[in-house]
Amino acid sequence: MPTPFRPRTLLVSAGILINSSNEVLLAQRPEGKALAGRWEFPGGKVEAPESPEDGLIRELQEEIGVTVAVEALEPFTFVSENCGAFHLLMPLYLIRHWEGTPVGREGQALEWAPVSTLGDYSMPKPDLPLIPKLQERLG
Ligand SMILES: Nc1nc2c([nH]c(=O)n2[C@H]2C[C@H](O)[C@@H](COP(=O)(O)OP(=O)(O)OP(=O)(O)O)O2)c(=O)[nH]1
Ligand SMILES: [Mg+2]
Repeated sequence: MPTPFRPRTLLVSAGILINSSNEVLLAQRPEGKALAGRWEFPGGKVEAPESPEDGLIRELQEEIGVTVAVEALEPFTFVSENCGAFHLLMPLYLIRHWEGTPVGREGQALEWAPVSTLGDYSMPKPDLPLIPKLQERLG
């Protein structure tokens, strides 16, 4: 019997920034990256020996130019999904406090979206279960 292919687990932390109008920040994945054009929550791969929180704080600074304190990261939920080449493990954090104004530092478009409109955005498949969860939490 051939051994079934077991992809490695990829740890990706993502942040759900929430503004005072209860909208969440979406970023459009830039051309040239996997899933280009899809709308996602900013974040990225955690690099050893970072904690998931340290990795997210670094990614938010790099991708959207905001400074977030570790105390401002509220664990929300996680995604665990086989994506073929890797198994995605993605903790997501709610963030209501940060310093700076989000800008797409890698050329990506950013949009503040009321949670009632999240279904209108083309998101990566692993993100789809997050939509009703966010609507329940913030709607
Ligand atoms: N940041 C983020 N990644 C997501 C989401 N949903 C989802 O399937 N992913 C996947 C897409 C990618 O395969 C992986 C994250 O990779 P990435 O390209 O953002 O990683 P990174 O920021 O470290 O970028 P790079 O240095 O590899 O260019 O997780 C999401 O909502 N946010
Ligand atoms: Mg990223």
